[in-house]
Amino acid sequence: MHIAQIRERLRQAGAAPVHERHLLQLWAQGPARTRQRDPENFLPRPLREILPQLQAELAELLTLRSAHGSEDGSERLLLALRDGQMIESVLLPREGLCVSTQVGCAVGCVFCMTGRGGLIRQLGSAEIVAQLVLARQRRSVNKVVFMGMGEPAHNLDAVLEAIELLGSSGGINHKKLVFSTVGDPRVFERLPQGRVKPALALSLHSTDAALRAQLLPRAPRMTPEELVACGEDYAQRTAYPIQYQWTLLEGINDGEAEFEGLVRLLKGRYAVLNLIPYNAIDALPYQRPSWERARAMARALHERGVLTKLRQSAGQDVDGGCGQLRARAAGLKKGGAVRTVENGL
Ligand SMILES: C[S@@+](CC[C@H](N)C(=O)[O-])C[C@H]1O[C@@H](n2cnc3c(N)ncnc32)[C@H](O)[C@@H]1O
Ligand code: SF4
Repeated sequence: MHIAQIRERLRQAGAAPVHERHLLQLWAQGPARTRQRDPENFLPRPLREILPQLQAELAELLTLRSAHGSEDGSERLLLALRDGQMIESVLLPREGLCVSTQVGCAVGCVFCMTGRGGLIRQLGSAEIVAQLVLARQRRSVNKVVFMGMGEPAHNLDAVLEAIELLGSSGGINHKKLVFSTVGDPRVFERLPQGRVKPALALSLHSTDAALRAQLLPRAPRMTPEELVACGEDYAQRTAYPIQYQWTLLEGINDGEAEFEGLVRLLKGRYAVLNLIPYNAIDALPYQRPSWERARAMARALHERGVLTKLRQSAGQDVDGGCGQLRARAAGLKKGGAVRTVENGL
């Protein structure tokens, strides 16, 4: 289901813009954060009559299958969609939420569990917002990162529709909506046009175009230089720094050549580089470098003029890693310890 379809049903039942705004806010933020209105005096009768059915349909968009709390305060949720497909959301420490945008993903990054099975289906914009609705029933949320299962650029209309709603009726500050992508020309064209302009995270992972193409086999063929040029342009336009995501893979993208490549590309940019040690996935041959090595790399980059953050691992005690809960539930993956990191990946 898409938000445009919800709006259409409301309008057909006589909703004026003020009614539409109120009802969407009630859905996205819940009654506790929405101004109390007496439906009898506020909503036209035909609208009141369709509401129970519509509300039931919205409530059925997602069902909580299981919740996996972690010592650090994050909580990973396995959610079933109406057709039985499953996705993951992660409640993050400090009122954050990581949402999925697709079931599966076509990009096929070699280190990502979600990418291993290809794209299964797109999420509707209402299914994206429903993840926030469900999360808010468990705790307060004031930041939403699009870093769960799926590539937002491959479901762009639905993701932008959800972002528009979250940044208006959903009550989330625009800079606390983080669109995470491998980079796609359509993203750089469409994001600046939106009324709600989210913060942007670009999953870079390598400054070497050939290596990046191996690691992210079906990402659009933008070179690292092109990505950084487009990222810088968006950062300047929105007056908000770009985040570059770098999943650290031992012996692959943690060496001297990448270090110099990062200095060359990112020094002096309006950007933050997030180094995120790889989360181990059973059956994949990759390793994360030692924490000491990762910290030394972050420090050295910082000294060379690249604002760098090493993301502290979190949720180590729960079954984590993007797409791994779903894979386990769907019987796609054998048991075994897995790890997760702070930003819900
Ligand atoms: C799951 S993706 C979703 C958003 C978008 N598709 C992207 O790639 O930016 C979010 C981030 O998770 C990272 N990621 C995926 N698998 C990972 C793993 N096993 N360990 C660490 N980071 C991982 C990706 O590199 C990406 O930066
Ligand atoms: S890291 Fe992102 S783009 Fe790559 S396969 Fe996973 S979800 Fe898709």
